[in-house]
Amino acid sequence: MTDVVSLYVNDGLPEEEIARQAALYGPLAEDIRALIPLGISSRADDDEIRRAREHLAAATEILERRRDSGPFGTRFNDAGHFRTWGNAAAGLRNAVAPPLEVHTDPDGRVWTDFHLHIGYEGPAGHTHGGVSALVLDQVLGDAARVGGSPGMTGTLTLRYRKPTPLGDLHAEAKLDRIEGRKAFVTGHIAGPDGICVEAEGIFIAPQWIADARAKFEAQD
Ligand SMILES: CCCCC/C=C\C/C=C\C/C=C\C/C=C\CCCC(=O)SCCNC(=O)CCNC(=O)[C@H](O)C(C)(C)COP(=O)(O)OP(=O)(O)OC[C@H]1O[C@@H](n2cnc3c(N)ncnc32)[C@H](O)[C@@H]1OP(=O)(O)O
Repeated sequence: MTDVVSLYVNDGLPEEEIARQAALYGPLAEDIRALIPLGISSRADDDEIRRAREHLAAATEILERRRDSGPFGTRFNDAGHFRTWGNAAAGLRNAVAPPLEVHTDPDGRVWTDFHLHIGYEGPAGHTHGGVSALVLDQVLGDAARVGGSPGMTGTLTLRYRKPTPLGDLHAEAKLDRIEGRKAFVTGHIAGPDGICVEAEGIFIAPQWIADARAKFEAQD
């Protein structure tokens, strides 16, 4: 067993409890996320910043009273409801995530319309190239999973065709083919003026997943 495997936990939460937690902690992440652009753009004066920091310190003191240790991991229940709430690109509880809400079409194409605030800046006024990679890693990985071949990113190749603006963007991906444990996926990010970044990815199912799948299929 690897550390990765031990972070897949069936915590048996009923659906109502999952919904309650989503409604409680999702808005907290939204509040924290909204602070990030303000940290960059606020023109508050010395006294206002001092007061704002006192309020934030008070909130921090409350939030750290009871907390889990370590990363969120992947949690699921008997109904097969998976939660990756700490995920850096899509996690419901992660203020760093844009967050991405990824949809699936009947033909297996996955897509997301998302918003990058000014905290994702790289070149002046534009999206950081590493943030584009974050988004495409997630969306292409989801396409591999939806296509029946979930895996770790082995290779992610990006072509930055033109600068990606900040603001409202679209990303999508589609499984091209599966070869053994490898899923080949393509996708892109588009802004209002068309495609900015093209991506190709190879997602590789770790041996433990391939073994689990073979065992499962042998039982059929
Ligand atoms: C209890 C329920 C569990 C359900 C679990 C379900 C899924 C879990 C898995 C993933 C989650 C799914 C979706 C994720 C969503 C979003 C995306 C975010 C993804 C990430 O953010 S993820 C972090 C970045 N990622 C890494 O941190 C990878 C580090 N790395 C490794 O963990 C290993 O390196 C690994 C596993 C990649 C390969 O290891 P390995 O030992 O299995 O590979 P091996 O040598 O056996 O090669 C087998 C065949 O792949 C070819 N090959 C090998 N390496 C290659 C490479 N890099 N590129 C292209 N081809 C490669 C060989 O050439 C051979 O090809 P051939 O069969 O044709 O000869």
